[in-house]
Amino acid sequence: MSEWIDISQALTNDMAHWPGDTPFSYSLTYTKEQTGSVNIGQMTSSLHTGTHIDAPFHFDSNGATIDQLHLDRYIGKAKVINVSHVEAITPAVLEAYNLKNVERLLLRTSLPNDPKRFPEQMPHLDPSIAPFLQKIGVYLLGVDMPSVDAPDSKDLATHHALHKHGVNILENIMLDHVDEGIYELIALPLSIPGADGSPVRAVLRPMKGSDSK
Ligand SMILES: N[C@@H](CC(=O)c1ccccc1NC=O)C(=O)O
Repeated sequence: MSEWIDISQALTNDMAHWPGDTPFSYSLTYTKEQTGSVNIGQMTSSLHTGTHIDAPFHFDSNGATIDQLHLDRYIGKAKVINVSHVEAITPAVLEAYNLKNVERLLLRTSLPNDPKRFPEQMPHLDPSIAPFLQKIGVYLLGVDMPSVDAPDSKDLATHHALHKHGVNILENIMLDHVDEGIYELIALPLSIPGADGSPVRAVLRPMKGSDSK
């Protein structure tokens, strides 16, 4: 049996977060010495810190919230492709890969995956990939970047285009240690009724019998 590969960022008090947003923090509220029986922790965080899923409500006030998303999108066969040779990801770039029967697509980009550093610049994901992905049957896009749009984007064009074309968004996965290939993916959101997103523990396991490409 192959081992599961963790592709999530560890949640640490010194991890990067969206500038101006709520950092992650964990602390012990009560120690075992205080309670006499148990240690009890608490955490505070933006839902967009670390590896997370965006719900459409994040960028569309009428959009679905995290509890309304279909769980089967986040569990199942996924393909990892390495697009680190380009700075702009377009349909023409994606056309070079065999994406037949791919429903969940994870992009390993040129961005170094460093959980401690919020990147100033990231590769560009062109909004035109959204209709392309829908046409070939992809309904989940995962990226190893904090966002599918540039940090200074005002219109969030790629978020909106993906949503319009039925493609769900998984962000800030770690893929520097993952080869191209076919995997089983599990990246389930927490059930937080009404929420705009959720941190996830995202893991991959190489699919048995796949020729990896
Ligand atoms: N769209 C980003 C997050 C984002 O834009 C954001 C996250 C936290 C605080 C502010 C944000 N954007 C603009 O102010 C994402 O895809 O998670």
